[in-house]
Amino acid sequence: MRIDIITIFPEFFSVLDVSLVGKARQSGLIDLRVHNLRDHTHDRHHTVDDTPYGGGAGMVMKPEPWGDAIDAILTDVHPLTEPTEQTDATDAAPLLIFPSPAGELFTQAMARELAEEPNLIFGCGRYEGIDQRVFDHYAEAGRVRLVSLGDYVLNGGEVAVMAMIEAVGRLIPGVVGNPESLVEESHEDGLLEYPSYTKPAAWRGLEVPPVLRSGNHGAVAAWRREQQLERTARVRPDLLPPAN
Ligand SMILES: N#Cc1c(N)n[nH]c1-c1ccc2c(Cl)cn(Cc3cccnc3)c2c1
Repeated sequence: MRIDIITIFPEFFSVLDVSLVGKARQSGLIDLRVHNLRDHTHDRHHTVDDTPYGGGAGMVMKPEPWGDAIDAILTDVHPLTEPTEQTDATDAAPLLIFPSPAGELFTQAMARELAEEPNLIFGCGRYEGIDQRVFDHYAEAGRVRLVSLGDYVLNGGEVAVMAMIEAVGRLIPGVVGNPESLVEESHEDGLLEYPSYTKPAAWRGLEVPPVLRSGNHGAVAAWRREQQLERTARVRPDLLPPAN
């Protein structure tokens, strides 16, 4: 998978040189490139924002630098070729993802969808947002998704993109050493995960639940399922499957 990130804070993503994503980059499983939006400006001050039409507080990100930056990536990902009978421009077009407070909620299901994409381009906006015409222009030619991490307010898209890249990257085959560990996770089966324990058997007067030391795998599985359902009902009843 190739991932391109456009941002005015490229240094923000230096952390992606380490940990699982860093190892995946070194092994070639993920080809991740970070682009400075200001490299696509042409004035002395590398201006990326301006005042909003219609008034209001704050500044809006200008469309021209975004257009130059995205076009440069699209050309690099797919040098000008005629769509073949196997694929047309839409099928092969990279998916453009823009974090936005107005976006669709990012979920594990969406992470699984994105992990199937060969090319992702993440656009990290700042200020009050990106000129709407950027989304409209590229939505005509390909696929654009505005995505939100949740119902709280961030100062820009970078934190959201970091989270999405981690959630998507770990689903790419080969990135996580033991793929089994991806199965029993919160939200993978729709429920929150069960509590985990390791040695010592007793710690500060707190014992590991005896069933986990019983060696009875069926009883352990049943206990873990019950813990998932109890925890989900208590903390996230919205995730519970509908009663049949
Ligand atoms: N994803 C997500 C997400 C989230 N969950 N909260 N805030 C954001 C988010 C994403 C993208 C931007 C861009 Cl571009 C500018 N801002 C600042 C802002 C804050 C409030 C209203 N308008 C703009 C962003 C906030």
